[in-house]
Amino acid sequence: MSLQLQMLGTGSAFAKKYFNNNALLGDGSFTLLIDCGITAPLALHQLGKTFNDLDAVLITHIHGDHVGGLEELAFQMKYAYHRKMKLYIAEALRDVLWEHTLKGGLSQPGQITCLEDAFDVHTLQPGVPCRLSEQIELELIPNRHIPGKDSFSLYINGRIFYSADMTFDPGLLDKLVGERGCDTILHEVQLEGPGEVHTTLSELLSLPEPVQRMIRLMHYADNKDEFVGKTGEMTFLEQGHVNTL
Ligand SMILES: Nc1ccn([C@@H]2O[C@@H]3COP(=O)(O)O[C@H]3[C@H]2O)c(=O)n1
Ligand SMILES: [Zn+2]
Ligand SMILES: [Zn+2]
Repeated sequence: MSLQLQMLGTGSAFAKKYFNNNALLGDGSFTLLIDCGITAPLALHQLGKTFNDLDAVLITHIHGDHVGGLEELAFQMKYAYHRKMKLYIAEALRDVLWEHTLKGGLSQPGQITCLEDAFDVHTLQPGVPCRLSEQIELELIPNRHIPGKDSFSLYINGRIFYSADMTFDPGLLDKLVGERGCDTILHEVQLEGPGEVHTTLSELLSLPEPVQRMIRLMHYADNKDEFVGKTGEMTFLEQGHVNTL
């Protein structure tokens, strides 16, 4: 069974040529938005789609390039489409998302006073697979991104790893490929400089070639074209293209 992946954007948080690294994952009758950053409303519009075309949104962690478009999404759903969007979110991020990100803009006494007033909230527990649609099952995997802040990667249908933002974790990739049947890795990349809170290209180039062949790179900087041909066996995901996974 194949899925369709269309990146709304493939850029890093500071990219200007590319939209935020947000993705549409579809199975033909269900479409999930993975992360909804600052640029998501415009990126979606440029693909000729609206929020009403989506069935659900999932958040990996609390950074503007992953949650900055949620206020507009919630308002559009309420006032333009008159329904609530399903929101899949780790239990650990639920209160943080409301209290520290959305409450200021979304709250209206008597109308919107909590996250559930704005979204149809479904909390996820890491390590517990959740069926989102007939053909999409997804598990959160805690990762290391910003010390002291919760952040999650995704494992989809027992074979597709979506890193979201994370520092290099070769042990996790080795385990997923060696023990859990992973055949596709959608991985963020920081093309230059020390990783600090991201995974660098040079770190990914240290992986065995068979693993590199599974990797599609995303969340990259504006000078990505300078690195075409310098990514070993790995290839870049392109913004807007529909990929069959
Ligand atoms: N400790 C940190 C925290 C943040 N950052 C930068 O800010 C961006 C926030 O979104 P991101 O996509 O996680 O990438 C982060 C870094 O570029 C960083 O470089 N170091
Ligand atoms: Zn990011
Ligand atoms: Zn981040």
